[in-house]
Amino acid sequence: MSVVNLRGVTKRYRDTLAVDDVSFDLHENRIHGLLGRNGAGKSTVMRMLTGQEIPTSGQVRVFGENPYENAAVLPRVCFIKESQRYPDIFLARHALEAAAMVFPNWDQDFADRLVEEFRLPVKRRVRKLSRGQLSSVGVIIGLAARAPVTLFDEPYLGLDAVARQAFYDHLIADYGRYPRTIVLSTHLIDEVADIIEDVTVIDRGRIVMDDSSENLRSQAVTVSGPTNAVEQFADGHDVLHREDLGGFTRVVVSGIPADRDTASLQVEPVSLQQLVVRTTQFHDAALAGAGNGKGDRS
Ligand SMILES: Nc1ncnc2c1ncn2[C@@H]1O[C@H](COP(=O)(O)OP(=O)(O)OP(=O)(O)O)[C@@H](O)[C@H]1O
Repeated sequence: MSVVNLRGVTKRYRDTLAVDDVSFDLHENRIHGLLGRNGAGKSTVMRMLTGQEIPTSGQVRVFGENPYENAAVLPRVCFIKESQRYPDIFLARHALEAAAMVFPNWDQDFADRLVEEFRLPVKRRVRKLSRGQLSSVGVIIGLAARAPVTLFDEPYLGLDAVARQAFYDHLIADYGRYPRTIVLSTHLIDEVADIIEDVTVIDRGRIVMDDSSENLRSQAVTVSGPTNAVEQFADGHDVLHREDLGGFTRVVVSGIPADRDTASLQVEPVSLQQLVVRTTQFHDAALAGAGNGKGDRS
């Protein structure tokens, strides 16, 4: 069952087309990766589905309803973003207390444990917190809120590697106990590759990939070997990326199961990061080839 649906959603800011006729669903109790390059439109999508922006056209539905100023929907949605602002007088604990009032599933014990683990100085003013400590505030709220739809828009960029791993570990453990729909938007694809179950990739405001991680991984391979043999193997498939070195060729091809084997060639699975990067480049090149490079997006 899907809890979030976008249908033909477009968002235009003056002459910038930030989101261009996007349709996709977020399924209940899954961890989704919303991935894409800088300026691709990820945050704009998340702002629309958390009622912070109204689409220029198209339909956004969360639990079947328009989220904009909708008191029945918004307490069930938690949006954590790096750029979150708090009132100047707020101490860190005020931010947590405010979240405790907003989110009906708030778990104070869990929040207290996370405060300890992330070493958050709760009596310090939010504006005096370091970047990583500010990220911790968001991560703690996002986890302890246990909102049925929780979106993390790169809020953990300020966290060091140990704290980021603690975040991933808590996320997986808590999601296991209290399944919910989680969206992670991040550029650290390798770090989340084993966590995310569904992947939506957006580029220049358009969806270029939308499938389960499992399907995506099983549909593309890296093939290397003598150029002729590689070309024969890849014939009729989308070559997402190609490298040539003196009679030797390596390609990333989609539409070929990872278990297809051939004696003279080396066939390897593609990492999610590689697949996302190569698919995005492939679409960019196709757009440029069609003379539709930046078009009216900027
Ligand atoms: N309020 C706004 N006014 C004008 N343009 C905007 C506004 N918000 C976003 N944009 C533009 O819309 C496009 C998409 O921006 P968005 O923040 O959604 O990208 P993103 O994928 O989240 O990028 P990043 O990974 O860099 O955070 C960009 O070109 C951005 O400059």
